[in-house]
Amino acid sequence: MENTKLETFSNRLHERAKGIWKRNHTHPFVQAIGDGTLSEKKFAYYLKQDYIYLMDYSKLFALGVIKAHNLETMAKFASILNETLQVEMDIHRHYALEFGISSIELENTEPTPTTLAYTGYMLNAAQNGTLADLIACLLPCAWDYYEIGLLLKEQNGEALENNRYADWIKSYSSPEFGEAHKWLIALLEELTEGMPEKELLRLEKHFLVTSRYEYLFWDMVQNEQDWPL
Ligand SMILES: Cc1ncc(CN)c(N)n1
Repeated sequence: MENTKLETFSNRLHERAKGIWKRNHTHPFVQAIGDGTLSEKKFAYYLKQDYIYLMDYSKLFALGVIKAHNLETMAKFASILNETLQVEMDIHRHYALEFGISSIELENTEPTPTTLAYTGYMLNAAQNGTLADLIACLLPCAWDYYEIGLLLKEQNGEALENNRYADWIKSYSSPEFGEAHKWLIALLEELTEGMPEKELLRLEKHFLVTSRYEYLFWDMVQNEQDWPL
């Protein structure tokens, strides 16, 4: 039966978003990270926009601490917040150093229209919504990056040894990185148990919107988007 894959809410979300995720996975920018052909200029542009994106994305985990219903959940959100600031953003700092970009320069990057719209959407939905709204917004970021990491690792195998972006791929495909989205999925399943369809649809919308923003972000870095003068 067509619906057998839809037995959990996260499967339903994954199913709804699979078209746009496929476009993320096959995006020229993503594929060029995978085969190492991406230019330094484009990767540097990505590093800067992604750094300030991650600063706002981290705030969602801080909001998760505030909106959590028990100590264990608070502690886990705090731990993912710390991992993002100290581990994930450290990959960016390392590459930036290699490319001659200082941490201050990274941090002072001006957001482009897409970065601003994406983080603004998530922060607004998370601040004004429930814990489930917050998770629905950030889940594609954690989940789809893990899928991209695994895919690029599998597609490029031993060639990764000569790929300057191998550390990026290794870190996003690591079990440690994958752990966060698995925990978020389990929590979302718990929170959506018995939830009316109207509310599930609102969460689905957040998930689809941020999945589409993931695509727009890849497109933005590919085209080195800027504000009109
Ligand atoms: C735009 C974006 N989305 C998701 C991730 C993975 N945290 C990221 N680094 N950047």
